[in-house]
Amino acid sequence: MSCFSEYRDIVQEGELVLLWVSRDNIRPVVMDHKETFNTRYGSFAHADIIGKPYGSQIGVMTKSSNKFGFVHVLQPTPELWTHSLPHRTQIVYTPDSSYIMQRLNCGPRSVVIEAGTGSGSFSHAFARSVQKVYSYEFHEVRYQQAFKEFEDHGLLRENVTLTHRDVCQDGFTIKDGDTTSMPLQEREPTAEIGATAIFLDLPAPWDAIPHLSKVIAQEGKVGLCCFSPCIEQVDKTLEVMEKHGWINVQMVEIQGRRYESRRQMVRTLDDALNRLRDIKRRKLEGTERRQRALEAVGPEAVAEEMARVRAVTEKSKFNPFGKGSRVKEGDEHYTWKQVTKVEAEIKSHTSYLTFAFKVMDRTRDSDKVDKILASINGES
Ligand SMILES: C[S@@+](CC[C@H](N)C(=O)[O-])C[C@H]1O[C@@H](n2cnc3c(N)ncnc32)[C@H](O)[C@@H]1O
Repeated sequence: MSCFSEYRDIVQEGELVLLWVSRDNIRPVVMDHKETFNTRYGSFAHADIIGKPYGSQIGVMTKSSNKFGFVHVLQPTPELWTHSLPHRTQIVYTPDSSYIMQRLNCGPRSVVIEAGTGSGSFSHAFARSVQKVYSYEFHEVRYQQAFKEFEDHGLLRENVTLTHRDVCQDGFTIKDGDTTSMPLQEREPTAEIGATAIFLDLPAPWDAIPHLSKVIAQEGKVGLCCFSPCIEQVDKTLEVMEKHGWINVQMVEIQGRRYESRRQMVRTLDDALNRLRDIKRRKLEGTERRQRALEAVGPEAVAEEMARVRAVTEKSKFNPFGKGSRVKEGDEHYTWKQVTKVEAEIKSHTSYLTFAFKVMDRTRDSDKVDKILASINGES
């Protein structure tokens, strides 16, 4: 089974794990008891990780600073892989891939065509969720790198077929003699694909679209999504989609943002005025007290008294504009309003997503329709 779909408890020798150093630094590492994983927070011997449950925090004492450094050991998932994979190309990030899969109705019975493979980010996400993925890449080195990676991750054994192909020129049909991971016996005479969903991340999807009718499912509704960074590409794609019978066309752009939601104390003008009055009063009281004490007991006793008063006022008096004792967010003695803060943009390619659908067999199966209507109306 693929290390991305099989649940594992304990880290074993030879397994691919993801070491979480920080949110922006997740590193794929294959466990080898002779190796060490070096970070600026310390050196982690693989031998100390092997045998630990996935999810464990692994700590080491750094020699120089005598402090503990930590990493977490995680089982690979497509989402974490997208964060940590070696980039060979631009990739599709999770905000896009999850949305696309949902729009294309991807599920355990879907058969997906994906071109090009690129860095395999989306291939891993598809592979976990669908029955079968046919992925195509025309760049030879990238094809070989993806082949090795998919093989190491168990994807080729499980449900991914990778083919070295220029899909714009030669389409998607897989034949004997092609450079592909598909076993020979499955290629004769030409492999039946029957795709129910297609994802094209190519510079010229309009050249690939005319080849699709040969490889899509003949029954049911087939979904297509083209991922293009420029609106001019979208325009050309739309023209070809229309010409080749793709309907229900919609263009979407994902703008991923992370929102932090929290409560903020409501501060009124009265608060500000009271604060100013308080400062003035305390200044006056302080001056008078210091004067009295100085006259009565001398400067040392004054300093002692001042320190005592400062401690009491700092701890007990709340200043809504800054210093003073801490107030817990939501404290019912104060008024709060809900606010959101937009954080820095999260990783998302922000290409245009053009969706379209096609139904090859449009004949109406009256019996089937009657049965569905009867079941909706509660008739037996
Ligand atoms: C942006 S990358 C795809 C990234 C991929 N979706 C991912 O998430 O990692 C585009 C890939 O398409 C490949 N490509 C471009 N034109 C192609 C064609 N006509 N046939 C097959 N692959 C092609 C490129 O070599 C490149 O690797």
